[in-house]
Amino acid sequence: MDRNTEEILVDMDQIAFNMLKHGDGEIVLLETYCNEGIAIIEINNPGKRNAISGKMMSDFRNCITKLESWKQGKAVIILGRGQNFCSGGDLDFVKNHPTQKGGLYFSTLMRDILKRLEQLPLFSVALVHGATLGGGTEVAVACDYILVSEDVKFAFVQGKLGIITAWGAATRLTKAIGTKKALDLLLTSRILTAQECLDIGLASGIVTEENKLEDCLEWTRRRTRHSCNVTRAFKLAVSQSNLFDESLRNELELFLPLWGCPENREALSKNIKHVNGHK
Ligand SMILES: CC[C@@H](C(=O)O)C(=O)SCCNC(=O)CCNC(=O)[C@H](O)C(C)(C)COP(=O)(O)OP(=O)(O)OC[C@H]1O[C@@H](n2cnc3c(N)ncnc32)[C@H](O)[C@@H]1OP(=O)(O)O
Repeated sequence: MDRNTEEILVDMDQIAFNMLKHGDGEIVLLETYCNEGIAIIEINNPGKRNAISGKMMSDFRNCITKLESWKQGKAVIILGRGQNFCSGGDLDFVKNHPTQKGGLYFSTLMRDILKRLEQLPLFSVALVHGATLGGGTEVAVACDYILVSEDVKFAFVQGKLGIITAWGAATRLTKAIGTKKALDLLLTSRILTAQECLDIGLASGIVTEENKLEDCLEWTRRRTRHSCNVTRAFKLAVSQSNLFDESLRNELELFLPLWGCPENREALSKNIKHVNGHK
């Protein structure tokens, strides 16, 4: 990160606190399966197809903090309440924060949250379903695994909004599926079906729309059979073998000049619906 960017970064606690007043919705940690070593993070903002508001970023951070101190945990599943996983960052928030400083605060917080998610000794599974767009894809690719429901519509729509990925997805996607395929998805913003997610190597499996959570739990249980210590040590050994901080920093530097630029503002003013009516 260059010195200019570093200078305007403030304390992460302070950013999270400031975000609390922006928007509704919630991200909660469900403890239903904690006796099996499996926690669930649920994204819930029904009026906006589970878009992530500033307040929800703060909630998300609290969930990660709790998981960091959960010594019996083996896995965490992230899903959306209702039909959709997540339609991305809350566009109302985005439109009200067009300055680079606004973009930096918001993306720095999410980047920190997703980095901490990756660094957990628990392995993570994104159970993606329905609309999974923009920031929703960013959350998904930060997880160790992605399981897709039959009804998923998965797209990196950032380019259509005149920006690039804000929370580290270009770096993570490239690591997951390779340069050519990653670039293709980012440059076209095309909407992937469940089968396409699997074929391209993004998803590790397809679950049924009706029983997605049960299917996902079964899949996760097959990977939580070792002891807690072994599961956690494997997760840490694998995740620590890939240090790519420099690339993540570079991605942020490339993103910032685009935030709030004329093309971004014009795209935001059009209220684009990505799934229906995209040419
Ligand atoms: C800034 C971070 C950046 C990143 O890093 O990636 C982003 O995430 S930018 C956000 C990217 N996401 C979008 O651009 C989503 C745009 N919305 C759509 O494509 C569609 O709404 C949908 C998500 C495919 C859902 O379509 P449909 O089921 O037909 O419902 P509606 O279109 O009628 O939506 C219902 C309601 O929800 C509001 N909505 C949807 N997504 C968002 C969002 N991301 N932020 C804020 N609000 C959102 C939508 O405007 C409707 O509101 P009302 O009209 O008031 O009912």
